Amino acid sequence: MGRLIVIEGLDGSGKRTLTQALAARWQADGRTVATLAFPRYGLDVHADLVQDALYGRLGDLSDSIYGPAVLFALDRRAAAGQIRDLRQAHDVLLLDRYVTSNAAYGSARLGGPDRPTDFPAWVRALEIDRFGVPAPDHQILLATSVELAGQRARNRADQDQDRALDRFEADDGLQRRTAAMYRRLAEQDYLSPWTVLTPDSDGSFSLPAAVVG
Ligand SMILES: Cc1cn([C@H]2C[C@H](O)[C@@H](COP(=O)(O)O)O2)c(=O)[nH]c1=O
Repeated sequence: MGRLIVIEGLDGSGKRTLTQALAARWQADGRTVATLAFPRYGLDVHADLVQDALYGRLGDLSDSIYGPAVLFALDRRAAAGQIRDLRQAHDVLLLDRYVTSNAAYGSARLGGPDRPTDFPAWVRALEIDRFGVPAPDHQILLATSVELAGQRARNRADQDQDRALDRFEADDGLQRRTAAMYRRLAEQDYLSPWTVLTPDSDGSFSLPAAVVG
């Protein structure tokens, strides 16, 4: 069964670029790689509903913390069979966002690491234990600065109206608490061992042996 590797981080942290670089590196080594990104907009009704909520089209749902988290979780529940199949057929399955996104953003909305809650444990119980979503083997946190990630997300929003900032992205305080929450979850080995990557001065990432394998 192939390794399930997850890339996590803020919007604009470089997840998509690193996904492509890692996939190319493994393929050059002769390994087969599949990739998936969450939320699966356009593919899963729960993902589309949560997008509606994040752009203010579902009334007071976006005021809730648990409501959107349940929708994100249902998107992964619906993908669990596909994840198992892709792991059977490939050496590596690389995911752009996964269960820890839910734990990090929800906890940040509840106040971040300064106000610890059982939200990460609730996410784990819902997604892994109750929904049977496969646990990752390894997670990578892209610890790009909040300023640089925010700048990239704003540049994308200016260039492409389909990538306008959602409610989470438009909230600088939330982004800051989410970054801190990600670090805390990585320190705690939430769901798996973690590798925390900080970008080089040009914004790119070197690929350490723990990740490349
Ligand atoms: C996948 C996922 C994303 N999110 C957040 C991260 C982003 O701010 C927002 C939408 O994700 P995206 O910007 O990667 O499309 O939702 C969660 O809160 N929980 C999740 O499970």
